Amino acid sequence: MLRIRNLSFSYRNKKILDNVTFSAQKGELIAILGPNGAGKSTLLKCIAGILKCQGVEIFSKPLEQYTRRDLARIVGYVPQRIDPGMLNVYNLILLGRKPYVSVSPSKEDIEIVNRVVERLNLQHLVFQRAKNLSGGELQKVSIARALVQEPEILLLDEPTNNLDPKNQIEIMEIVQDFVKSRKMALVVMHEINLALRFADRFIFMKDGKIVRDGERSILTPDLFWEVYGVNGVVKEILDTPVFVLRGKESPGSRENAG
Ligand SMILES: Nc1ncnc2c1ncn2[C@@H]1O[C@H](COP(=O)(O)OP(=O)(O)OP(=O)(O)O)[C@@H](O)[C@H]1O
Repeated sequence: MLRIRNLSFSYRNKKILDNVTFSAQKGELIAILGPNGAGKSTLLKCIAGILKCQGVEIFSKPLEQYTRRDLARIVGYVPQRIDPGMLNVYNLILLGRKPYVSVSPSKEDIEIVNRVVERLNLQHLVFQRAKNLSGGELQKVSIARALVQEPEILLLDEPTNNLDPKNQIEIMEIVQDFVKSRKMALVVMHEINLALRFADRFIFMKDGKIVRDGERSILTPDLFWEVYGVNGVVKEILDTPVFVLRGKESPGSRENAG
């Protein structure tokens, strides 16, 4: 579905992505993790077609061969922040149908928007000015706008940032639901515990490179040390895998790490 091959990207001669290679399939919810500045957002922007890069293929077709409109029907991108402008919530979400609308929204466009509004419990907000929403509400609206695009791939950049725990879970459940309908999501995130709970696969980046890619078993003390320079470990607590941050000192002995 998505194939990234030897993707490199530079900002004014500064290499930000360095030979990134991975593939992803339908049904995968992939967490992209790593320290600040690792290149995670840049990677999403390349896949979303916002930054011009070579090495991204979707459904075996190079990204640069898609028109903007066609790409928007396949890839939904939720940035860290959106500028809501002066629109009300309903019209902001309706913007997501733009790749399908020729003159004015059809009955089907309206039905799709209404369905997503209901699914995300946004009914009470639809007539509000989007700029007056709380951070969590605006984040949901931004996700709704991407969902009404009916994309195959959802790219989310730190969608749970600044959200309270209940909203964090709600947002990740929405993404999980999306993936269950034979779609795929790449989610840039810093909350390791949320990733442990929701992701099927973990891609860790550092200095523009993928340093590890795999299932939960890759989240070892060595990995936390290598990627973040912290002493951390995943423990089962009440049948739930939990990331425990022990400090900044090296994990040192095996005993200390376990
Ligand atoms: N428009 C830009 N011009 C120049 N450099 C940029 C630009 N955008 C990002 N960078 C640089 O690219 C590097 C990677 O940034 P990016 O936002 O992709 O990292 P990230 O892993 O998403 O970080 P964070 O977790 O802090 O959001 C950083 O060093 C950043 O300063």
